[in-house]
Amino acid sequence: MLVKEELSRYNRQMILPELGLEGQKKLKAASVLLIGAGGLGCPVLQYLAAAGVGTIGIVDDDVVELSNLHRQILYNHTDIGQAKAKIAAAKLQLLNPHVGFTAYQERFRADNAVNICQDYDLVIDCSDNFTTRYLVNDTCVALGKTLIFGSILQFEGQVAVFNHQGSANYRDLYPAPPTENINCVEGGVIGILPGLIGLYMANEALKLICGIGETLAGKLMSVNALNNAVLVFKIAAKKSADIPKPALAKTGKAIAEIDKATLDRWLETYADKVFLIDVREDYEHEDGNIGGINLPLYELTASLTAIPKNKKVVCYCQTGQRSKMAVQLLDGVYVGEVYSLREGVFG
Ligand SMILES: Nc1ncnc2c1ncn2[C@@H]1O[C@H](COP(=O)(O)OP(=O)(O)OP(=O)(O)O)[C@@H](O)[C@H]1O
Repeated sequence: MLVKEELSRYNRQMILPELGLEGQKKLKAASVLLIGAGGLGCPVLQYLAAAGVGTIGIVDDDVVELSNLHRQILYNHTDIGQAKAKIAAAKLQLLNPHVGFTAYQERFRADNAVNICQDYDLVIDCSDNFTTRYLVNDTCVALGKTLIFGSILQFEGQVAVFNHQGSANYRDLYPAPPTENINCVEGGVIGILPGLIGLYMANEALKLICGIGETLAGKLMSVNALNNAVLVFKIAAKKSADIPKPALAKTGKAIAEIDKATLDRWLETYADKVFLIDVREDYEHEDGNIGGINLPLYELTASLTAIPKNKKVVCYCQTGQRSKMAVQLLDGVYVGEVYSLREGVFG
């Protein structure tokens, strides 16, 4: 239900036949989670709040720095040193008092990812590092949430919509992180670029929520701000699209983790009581393989019969992120002890 003030506020977009009152109601009913209130996050937040998205969650554990202000124009000089999530929510509330904001002033990590994402319809990744991108993607795939992705560097940016009604996800496009992590701190970024890319992301969100137009589901758009080249590539959905989405219960339960020394001790003392599962993709299995079976994260809950009962199940992966999600996925559907190998096989 929109109040009179909202009808006036959104009038210029509501008179668009594609949107109308129905579209505006959909925007008000929608809940969107943003991870990262930095370069990309600021414009996405500003335009989604202004457009009347009813509920917006903002995750960021960082504070505003002087070197952010050339592109993170939601903030100003007096905000330096203040927590981005909190400041962003307060400023956006002034922009639109009809939106409900939740500020998560914390790092988005494997042990809070499910709980934070669970309550939102749509997730938008505005982070700046590969660990977070893979984690956001895996969480969205596990929870069956649509993900809007954006990334920027120097004069070039990318936008995509992942995991929407069976469309490709981030791992279908980039199966593994690059060996080198080039970012804006080392590579630089032109201040206007996150504005351009962030608004494409916000536009995808509006279209997805209102069910209008054509989205970037199954596609990757690349924009070059120096020569105005805009390219759109198709991305094929691989096996992850067919995997049933597990129902994850909201839980405040700590994830059981063990370190490598404990695992070695268990294997020495009672190897027959320990069952190892590599939850990485099959092409990763041989790299640091410590034994057991290979059941990629997305296939875990569909393969419960492959996991014996009455054993200590230890899930492992590259860094300990996916194995933590595996423990959460198995919670409630597998009856038995399940552990994650802290920091992964190379930890
Ligand atoms: N896992 C995460 N949890 C919460 N916030 C995150 C996470 N990963 C990245 N972010 C946030 O995403 C934002 C990314 O913004 P941006 O790319 O503009 O970089 P920045 O860290 O603000 O600036 P710079 O890289 O120039 O120091 C940052 O505010 C960062 O704190």
